[in-house]
Amino acid sequence: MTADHAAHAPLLRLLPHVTRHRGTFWWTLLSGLFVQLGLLTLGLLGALTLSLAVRGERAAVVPLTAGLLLTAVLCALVTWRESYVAHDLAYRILADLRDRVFTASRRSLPARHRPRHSGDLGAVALSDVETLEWLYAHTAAQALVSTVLLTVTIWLSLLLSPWLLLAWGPALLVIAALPWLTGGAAARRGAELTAANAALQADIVETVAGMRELAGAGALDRRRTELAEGTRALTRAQRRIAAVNGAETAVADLAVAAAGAAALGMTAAGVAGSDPALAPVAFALATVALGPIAQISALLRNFGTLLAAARRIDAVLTMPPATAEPVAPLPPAPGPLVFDRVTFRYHPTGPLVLDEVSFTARPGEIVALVGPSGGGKSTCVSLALRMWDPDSGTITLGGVDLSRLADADLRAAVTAVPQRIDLLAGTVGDNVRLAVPDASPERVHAAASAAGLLAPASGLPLGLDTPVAERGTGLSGGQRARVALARALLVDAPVLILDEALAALDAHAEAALHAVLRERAADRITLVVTHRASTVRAADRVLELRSGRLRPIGPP
Ligand SMILES: Nc1ncnc2c1ncn2[C@@H]1O[C@H](COP(=O)(O)OP(=O)(O)OP(=O)(O)O)[C@@H](O)[C@H]1O
Repeated sequence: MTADHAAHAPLLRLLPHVTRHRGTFWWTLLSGLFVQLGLLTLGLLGALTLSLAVRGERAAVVPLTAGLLLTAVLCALVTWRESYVAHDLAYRILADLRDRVFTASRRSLPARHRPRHSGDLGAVALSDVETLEWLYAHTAAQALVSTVLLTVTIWLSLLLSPWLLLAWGPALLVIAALPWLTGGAAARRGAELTAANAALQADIVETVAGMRELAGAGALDRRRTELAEGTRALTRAQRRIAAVNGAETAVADLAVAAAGAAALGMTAAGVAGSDPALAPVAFALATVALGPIAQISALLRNFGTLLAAARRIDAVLTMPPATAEPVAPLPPAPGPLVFDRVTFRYHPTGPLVLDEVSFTARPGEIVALVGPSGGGKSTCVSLALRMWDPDSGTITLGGVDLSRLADADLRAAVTAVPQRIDLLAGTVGDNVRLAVPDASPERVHAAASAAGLLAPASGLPLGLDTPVAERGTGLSGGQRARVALARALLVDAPVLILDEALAALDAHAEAALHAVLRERAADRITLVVTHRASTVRAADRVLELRSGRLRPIGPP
């Protein structure tokens, strides 16, 4: 593969998306062809009518004028249709692409050692995918149509006078050469523009998400200045692109005008060997013939931005998944959760986070995982949820390696209440039902009640109908913990993991939840990560993780 081919590979890889919408593509192609042929006919008919009027052949002018009007109406209709199908095609493909970007990010998130900014990912799914609208709605079909039209105009020119090619040939060369002359600069400017746009979007998303923290730290003004600088960087990049594009457009327009003038002059002076009265026809032919090439040239002008967007999309689509789905999944089996000499690092050259960690948690047991901050407790939870696979060692449930369980079976078998709870906008009920949307109202009520959500002490008089703003804003830390707990209890999985889930509750609520956990622990494995002595006392067994090494410290 040549370096050039490799550089353009992301764009080429995105082109086959058209093939899934072959029908719409052919319609786009056909209607584009009709539009261009209609415009050519319109130009030539107009010029011919003018020539005949100059000659005084009134009898032919009337039907030609009627034909001109009819062609104009048809042209308008076909142009409307072409615009509709071209955009229909483009937006269908963009919807597919967004879906693929979402699936790819879902498979590879959470990032283990290549954290990707969520705002940046948003820019890929929104702006970069949107940029490709140009590729799909205006490039592939238009390039084919332009080639057909160029052939037709060359043939017509030859019919009129072979000398005409001399009039517009040089202009054709200039317009065709423009994208190759400015291609390198356009690619650089396009990459600059895409990067500036993505950086600004990422910063805006982070600013909105961290507004409270920024305001609390008195850093809002500084942030505003940074955002203003990001906007200026984006404007600079846009200005540079506009300068290159503007210069190219001016040169292309000049070349078209020069070709038209040359054709007009040659025919009027009789140099082209044809009737001087046909000079307007020659003019129309020369300018219309260059139209398609000018369009392709304009398309190539956007090539830099297209390529930059395609590269960013390609990078997301080709991200390796964090964990691979098993080719031949095994059925889940009841039994203990076993960590066997599990070793893990977040980065291949980073510190060892888990060092040969081995333990067994049996059904019916409540096991407390304790230890100093950064000891590796949450990492154990992530591995039990199979967000990543261990570097060495195995994790099994009921004797089946977690990597052999289908994703849906694993989600049904292991559920966790995470340390950081983000709820989705909606109601408390929507959030509780998140993992089991078709759960019966009785089950939802029972889970919510067990998590203490319906008790007056929860401070939620509207219960499950309490509105929740995005990310759980509007609920206290304790209320969010109860919602997350109710959600986990509703799943009713054989393994329930609570990662500091009770830390936000008061002592009374915590004691009530210990009773619930004990009641539900009879046939399930309950693993509680905690710093609280009261939670440790409620466990059957305590394990301590310190600097990635596990030490059983027996019953509390
Ligand atoms: N995504 C990540 N990328 C790189 N390092 C990470 C990542 N997540 C955690 N770590 C590191 O791994 C180590 C263990 O972190 P972990 O969150 O498992 O500790 P913990 O015992 O749960 O701590 P805490 O009690 O404070 O929650 C820490 O040194 C932490 O900085």
